[in-house]
Amino acid sequence: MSLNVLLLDNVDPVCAEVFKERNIHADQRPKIELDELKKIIGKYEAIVLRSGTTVDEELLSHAENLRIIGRAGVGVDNIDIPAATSKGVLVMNTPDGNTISTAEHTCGMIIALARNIPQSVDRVKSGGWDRKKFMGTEVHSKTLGIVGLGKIGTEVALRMKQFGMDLLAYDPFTTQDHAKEIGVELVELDDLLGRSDFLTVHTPLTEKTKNMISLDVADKLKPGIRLVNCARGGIYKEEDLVPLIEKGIVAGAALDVYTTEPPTKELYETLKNPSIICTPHLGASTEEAQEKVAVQIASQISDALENKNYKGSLNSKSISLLTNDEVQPYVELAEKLGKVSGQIMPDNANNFSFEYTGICTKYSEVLTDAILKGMLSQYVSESVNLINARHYALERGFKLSETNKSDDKNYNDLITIKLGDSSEYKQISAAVFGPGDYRIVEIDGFGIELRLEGDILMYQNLDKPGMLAAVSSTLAKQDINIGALSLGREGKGSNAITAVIVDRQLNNEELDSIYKLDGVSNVKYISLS
Ligand SMILES: NC(=O)C1=CN([C@@H]2O[C@H](COP(=O)(O)OP(=O)(O)OC[C@H]3O[C@@H](n4cnc5c(N)ncnc54)[C@H](O)[C@@H]3O)[C@@H](O)[C@H]2O)C=CC1
Ligand SMILES: O=C(O)C(=O)COP(=O)(O)O
Repeated sequence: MSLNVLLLDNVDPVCAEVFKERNIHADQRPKIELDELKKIIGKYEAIVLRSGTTVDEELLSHAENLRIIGRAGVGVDNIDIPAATSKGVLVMNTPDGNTISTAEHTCGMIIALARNIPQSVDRVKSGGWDRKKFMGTEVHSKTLGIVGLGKIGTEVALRMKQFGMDLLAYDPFTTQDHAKEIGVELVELDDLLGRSDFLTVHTPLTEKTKNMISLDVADKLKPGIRLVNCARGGIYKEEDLVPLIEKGIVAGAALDVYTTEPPTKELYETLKNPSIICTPHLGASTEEAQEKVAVQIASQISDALENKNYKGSLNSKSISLLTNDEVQPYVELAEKLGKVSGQIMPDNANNFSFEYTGICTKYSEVLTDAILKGMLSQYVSESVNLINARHYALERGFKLSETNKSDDKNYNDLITIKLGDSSEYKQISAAVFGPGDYRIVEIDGFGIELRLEGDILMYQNLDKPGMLAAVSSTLAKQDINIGALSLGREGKGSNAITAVIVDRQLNNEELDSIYKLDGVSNVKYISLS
């Protein structure tokens, strides 16, 4: 089957070359109207984009074959990840391909802001001079406050240290050790705002970072502070920048990113302020960064489309574990057990517990996703995968609980699904016996051993002579061969569970013939073929 990828937003042409080497067809459409994109997106298994394309639920509704959205860059705020997840579409990015370029751009902006470079260039080019007007400030011995000491924040710190700046950072998710290693003092946000001559932000736009700098925090800012934003528009409240400058609190601002790109008319008015310098989202726009992110995303998408690995995936931890040899057999076991449970659970059941033992405790999250995928695969029309299984389950009101058990008396690594009290079969456990050999080992406390494969007939019966003969002769009369069987019982003459692997699928009439047998109850037919 040929795979098709659509490259949007001026993604570097090397992206198409990498796909070609991997025998994947890539169409490059740097400029495409939304209406046309909606018309053609259905043809593609993957799309690659930068910050110029917005992927929302509406666009996704046209993307019938889409499996992967690849961001050639870092920020994924232009992608509706929950909508992609519910559609089972993997979202991935290239977290470090443009780090250096963006850090360099930030450092350039800091110096340009300190020395009024863009404004003075404009003046000279328009035939002026004005040396006095463009008097600048040294950055040496000034304090640079960095909000977000991640990849870019760290590279900015290392570079500006060489300019002789004192460095402060605020990042609740980094460590003292990391800050110390790069010579940065880690402080609280208010402390940083009050001490910084320059402030640069390197975080995503989140509820916490939105409007981090606005008139509301004017009192906390060191007077004369200069602001730089090469991260995301909206971390500084755009409409408050000019008032902050006019009040003499902020000496200038350097912006590369905006809440709306390109900016709205009002925002363009703000940007005309002579103390504000601006670039059109150029942080990652270097030949080197674009080549790196293009090669990275093309390789990542190719690997993922070929199910080789899922590096860079953002919306599914589960899928990224799929190439881990240790977990793979248990994922298969979990999915098969989920399929069995989905076929024996009562209608409207919605309360499930999953119990993990041994190695399975390490991977409980992905195993629960795999169970849910198996359970739901026969009930939901949309294609369920590891990315969206949990979403569908929760949407359907499933109440899920996971427990990790330290050990089991019989099996080291076990998965148990509890289907609730209203179920005819309440609890079912399975284990891995060898490569491709997955077996049910216990049903409702009855020890049993049955390979999870093919077509399974399961029933409860009275433990008395002739029961198995009755079932097997009924099957034989209908030309149904038994491939394997397993019996479990409470004790002599009490209740028993029988599971039979039959050589072909059973139709309703054939199943009826088993229901009707005396002493046989709770008949279930499970298809794993
Ligand atoms: N202008 C441009 O062209 C580019 C912009 N970016 C943007 O730069 C930003 C940073 O990118 P990276 O350094 O690669 O990301 P990263 O994930 O390596 O670093 C982000 C850091 O922000 C910290 N953080 C998160 N919330 C915070 C909060 N409320 N307060 C303080 N710190 C917080 C995190 O702990 C992390 O250390 C992203 O928004 C990204 O989209 C990235 C590349 C190019
Ligand atoms: O990687 C990011 O987060 C960026 O902001 C870069 O955006 P771009 O790929 O240059 O449109």
